[in-house]
Amino acid sequence: MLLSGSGKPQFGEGNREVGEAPLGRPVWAAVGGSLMSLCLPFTGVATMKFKSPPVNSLSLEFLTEFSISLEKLENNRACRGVIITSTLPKIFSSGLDITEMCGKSMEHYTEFWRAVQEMWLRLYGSNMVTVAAVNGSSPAGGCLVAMSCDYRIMAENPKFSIGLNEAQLGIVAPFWFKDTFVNVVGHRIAERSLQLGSLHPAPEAHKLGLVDELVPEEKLMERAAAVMAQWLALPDHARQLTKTMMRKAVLDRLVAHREEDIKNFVTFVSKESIQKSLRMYMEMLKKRKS
Ligand SMILES: CCCCC/C=C\C/C=C\CCC/C=C/C(=O)SCCNC(=O)CCNC(=O)[C@H](O)C(C)(C)COP(=O)(O)OP(=O)(O)OC[C@H]1O[C@@H](n2cnc3c(N)ncnc32)[C@H](O)[C@@H]1OP(=O)(O)O
Repeated sequence: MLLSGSGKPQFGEGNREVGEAPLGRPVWAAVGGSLMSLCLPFTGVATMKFKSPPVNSLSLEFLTEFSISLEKLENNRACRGVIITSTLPKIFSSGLDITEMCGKSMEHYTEFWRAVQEMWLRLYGSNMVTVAAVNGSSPAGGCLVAMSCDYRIMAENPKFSIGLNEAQLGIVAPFWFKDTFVNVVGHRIAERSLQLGSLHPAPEAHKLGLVDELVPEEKLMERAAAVMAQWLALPDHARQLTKTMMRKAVLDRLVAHREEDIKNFVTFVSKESIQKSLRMYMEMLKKRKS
């Protein structure tokens, strides 16, 4: 992430190419940030590829770049849809960066949580058609990203899993993660899956409706492009108004309670018992590796 003199992040500054389409509309031929690459060809469908090794954790920096990228695409009249995927093998996103929630100040937790909210408000509320091409595991915040898209296609590898596993970390998915989940899979499946902190292997995720379809990994992007074309065949205004109608209540709920939600997160995550759970979880991840 590059920062301007004013301290405001400037996405992709320096390697952004701005072109003019034949019809005179401005088009980004290619835009590269440090944590994700973004390409908008003349078809009007952008591809956003996460590239933050080792596991595409959603750090404050990543979330900021993500929100800025979405805003830029949203404001670009030439862009009608975005396919979101990962450049990393086996990982779509490992969810929120746990180190951002461990041993930091209240101010940091506040800034971090606001960035998580911002990313979700932009993605879930996007006017564009959003398709997640889930080419690897996608726990917690990674699952939220996928669920916030209009359509999810997952590589059919049973080693890849997806779900809101917060309970396994000793933390609680906030109400808007839960609302998004309920809107995708329904109340009963969400209730059971959330309480158990389940990570569903791809075939099970498909059975539950958490992902819309499974395809062989090598066909993922081809299928995502075909789905996108199908969704874009409809007039934008009708699709956008319908999307707003379906998602508005859930979006409005966070907007109305945004500061309270930040306060709850900061209070919750600052508790010594929660810090201990998060530290133990990180240690478990490291031990599992060795
Ligand atoms: C009623 C009151 C309610 C109040 C509620 C208020 C607020 C709510 C409060 C909190 C809400 C928080 C919501 C949280 C959402 C999240 O997203 S939490 C993150 C959840 N993510 C995970 O559990 C994934 C953990 N990671 C893995 O399972 C695996 O790493 C993997 C993604 C499957 C990849 O496996 P593999 O390829 O084998 O890689 P490694 O495990 O070896 O990992 C490589 C290194 O990356 C580190 N790492 C992995 N995930 C994360 C992460 N999410 N954050 C930070 N770092 C991560 C891992 O430790 C390795 O590091 P080293 O190389 O060992 O240094």
